[in-house]
Amino acid sequence: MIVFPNAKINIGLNIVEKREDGFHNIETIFYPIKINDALEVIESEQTQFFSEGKQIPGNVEDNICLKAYHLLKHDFKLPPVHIHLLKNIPIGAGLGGGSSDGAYLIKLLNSKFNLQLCSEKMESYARKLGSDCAFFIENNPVFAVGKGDQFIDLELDLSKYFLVLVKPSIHVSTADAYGGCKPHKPLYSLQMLVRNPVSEWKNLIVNDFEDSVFTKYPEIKILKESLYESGALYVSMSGSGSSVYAFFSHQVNLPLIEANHQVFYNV
Ligand SMILES: C[C@@](CO)(OP(=O)(O)O)[C@H](O)COP(=O)(O)OP(=O)(O)OC[C@H]1O[C@@H](n2ccc(N)nc2=O)[C@H](O)[C@@H]1O
Ligand SMILES: Nc1ncnc2c1ncn2[C@@H]1O[C@H](COP(=O)(O)OP(=O)(O)O)[C@@H](O)[C@H]1O
Repeated sequence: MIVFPNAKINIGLNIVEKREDGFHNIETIFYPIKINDALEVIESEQTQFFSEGKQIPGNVEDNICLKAYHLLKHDFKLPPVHIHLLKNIPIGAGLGGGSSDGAYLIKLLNSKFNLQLCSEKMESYARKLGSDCAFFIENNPVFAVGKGDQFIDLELDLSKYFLVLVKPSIHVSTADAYGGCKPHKPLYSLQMLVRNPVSEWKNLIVNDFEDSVFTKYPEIKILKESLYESGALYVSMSGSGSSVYAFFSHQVNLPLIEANHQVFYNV
């Protein structure tokens, strides 16, 4: 069985307060995009993880795919499996690629071994793997609160815009990015602002990670400015960075940006 875990972008990201457990309460909109990995599970003699494509930092045993398998194996009688991952989603980019692999593995095991888990139950397993993992179970646009793991439904269809994703060759650690932020109550309601046309979002829908990440990596700020100069209606860093996305009203080609960064068109 093979599935295709997708990436997400964050539209707005307010870091509201630090919690007693060390995490932060946030408000953000998760929006799925069309950049995908491929993930396959085959029954085998012993459990092993293999990956190709982009190099994943860290030890194989720490891969979120193995963690997801062992999480379910603890509660269900699962046979040993080979897990194959073709890694295409940029890593450390604020695109949630690892979280998506974890969530899609839960969904795959649920279908393949007929575990009969409902979405809510799968979300509660996914929350144990990471804060933004649960979003990928239903994978619909949502307004997220708490650690980014509690959802309020949202009607949001941005398919009429041309969405471009740019990935600079910078890896930002999520834990470091949270460490550098100053939590504060948001000025405006993100849930209300997002109802306006995309052309009215500039300077109102903000990502609170930008201040500290742009100070450390000024080239990401320059990239954001150059996307506005190319005619984008709205540009933002996604999550804790380093990727930056831009909504255009029409199809574009960005050869100057492509010269320095990986560019994904029409995601
Ligand atoms: C920032 C966001 C925005 O969507 O995404 P990315 O940029 O990583 O894609 C998420 O909050 C990332 O969620 P996720 O990547 O699942 O984080 P986790 O593995 O749970 O936590 C990694 C580390 O980030 C910090 N953390 C994470 C979530 C949160 N609400 N508060 C935190 O302070 C903690 O220091 C934690 O040790
Ligand atoms: N399947 C996976 N794909 C990507 N990263 C993974 C995976 N499993 C574990 N990781 C670890 O998670 C870290 C964050 O990865 P990723 O989810 O791509 O970034 P982000 O949190 O910026 O969205 C990586 O640096 C890597 O050490």
